[in-house]
Amino acid sequence: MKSGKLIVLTGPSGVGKGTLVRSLLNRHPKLYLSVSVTTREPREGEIEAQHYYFVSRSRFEQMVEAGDLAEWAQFAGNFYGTPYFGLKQGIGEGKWVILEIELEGARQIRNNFPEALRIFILPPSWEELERRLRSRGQDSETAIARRLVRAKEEIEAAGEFDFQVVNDDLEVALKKLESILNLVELSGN
Ligand SMILES: Nc1nc2c(ncn2[C@@H]2O[C@H](COP(=O)(O)OP(=O)(O)O)[C@@H](O)[C@H]2O)c(=O)[nH]1
Ligand SMILES: Nc1ncnc2c1ncn2[C@@H]1O[C@H](COP(=O)(O)OP(=O)(O)O)[C@@H](O)[C@H]1O
Repeated sequence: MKSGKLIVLTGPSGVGKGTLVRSLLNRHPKLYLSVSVTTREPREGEIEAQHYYFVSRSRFEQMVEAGDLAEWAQFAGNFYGTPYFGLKQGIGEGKWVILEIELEGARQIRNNFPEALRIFILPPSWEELERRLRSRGQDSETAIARRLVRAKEEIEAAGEFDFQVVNDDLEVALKKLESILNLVELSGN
């Protein structure tokens, strides 16, 4: 595990983590996204093995029992976890592996992989976070309400992370992430 870099990206639901990660992956072939397993239903347009491995509750429990997950947590009524096989594959390819995960999982990674670099993404304001969460138009009001309760707890824990990045202007946030990750040279900018 020491041969590659492990990068944890955490932040409230709707802050733009997925958007930032997609842009980073497009720009930097050195980066590899760990695909999580989840018991959540797929959203429209989500693709198996690309966005998540969508599994049943019993399959998820089997994976926990078998020790297949590097971390896992419950979030807004569903289970999410990082399979070891993704970490191994990314590191084996000599890549820097990104985990886009919530707070409890990030804490487990801190304990199990203290060398991991941990970054917290903040919204420019609470109102803007709520606006983004709704504008995605993919979640029920119940799911949005659950995400907002969690968002408050997560934002309060932002100080536990090595870096905090505000995702106001997307391009500015990307540049900040690239500089934290020392990717400026690789991007050719
Ligand atoms: N602990 C943990 N959290 C995860 C994992 N995969 C995704 N998450 C987090 O679970 C939360 C909910 O994800 P999702 O349902 O896709 O909603 P979204 O973040 O609002 O798009 C987000 O904070 C994700 O970062 C994982 O493998 N482990
Ligand atoms: N910097 C930004 N400015 C405005 N809207 C943004 C920004 N970053 C992301 N968004 C929008 O906010 C919504 C939530 O983004 P998403 O990447 O799905 O968040 P997360 O993965 O953190 O839940 C999406 O509609 C996305 O297009």
